[in-house]
Amino acid sequence: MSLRSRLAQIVGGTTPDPMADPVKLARIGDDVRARLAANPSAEERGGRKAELFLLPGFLSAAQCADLVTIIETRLRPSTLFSESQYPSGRTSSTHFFATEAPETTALGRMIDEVLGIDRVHAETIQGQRYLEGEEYRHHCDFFRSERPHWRQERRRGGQRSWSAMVYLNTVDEGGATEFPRLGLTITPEPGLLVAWNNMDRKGRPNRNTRHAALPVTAGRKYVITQWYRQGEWSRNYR
Ligand SMILES: O=C(O)CCC(=O)C(=O)O
Ligand SMILES: [Fe+2]
Repeated sequence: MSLRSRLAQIVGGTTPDPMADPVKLARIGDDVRARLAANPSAEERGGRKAELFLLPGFLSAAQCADLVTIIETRLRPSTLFSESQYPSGRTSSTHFFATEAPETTALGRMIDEVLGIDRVHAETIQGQRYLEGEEYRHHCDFFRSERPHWRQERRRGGQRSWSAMVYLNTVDEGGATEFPRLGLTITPEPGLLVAWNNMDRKGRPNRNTRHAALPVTAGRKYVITQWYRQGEWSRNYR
């Protein structure tokens, strides 16, 4: 953010929450965008409205198969009871990867490396499984400060900056990730990484990143998801 808009913000009296700081978030956005733009395997697909990149073949078929096996070992419904006030529209099941397991640290390192973000900002890596009929309706990955969950999220790393997701299998039918405002529908393909900045160039939540996991209509879908925070991710928030 420019000095002028920073001053305008101060003069205008809107003090941003330091855990969703446009200055910091804009800097993270700039750094990651520059790194991905310089990566010859990364394809820019966000257009003018968002920063979104595809990296085909980020994981090998064997790596994807191993991750699917791990995801299958322990799953719980993705929707939590605490979401009853603001339903997420998510009907998949989630696996939380064991943070210290060698396969998790290796995977985490690979994703950090491609985005250029330090692991301290990374949430626990999750795996999602969608069975036939399951989906994640349109949503944004960033947090809204007016929602009750922000009080908790601001204490464990604050706003989300980039999202990274890797498809682990071919879905027989359905299960694409749709970004309606970007005119983009991504068909799952094993090993394909999608990364996008949830913030705009000014470090503000970018609603153009609204997206959905369309219902799987035949077969199953597996993905891993990695969200990064502005600050240090901590599960042991107070
Ligand atoms: O599974 C997908 O295609 C999208 C998942 C997603 O949007 C999320 O987990 O936040
Ligand atoms: Fe999402």
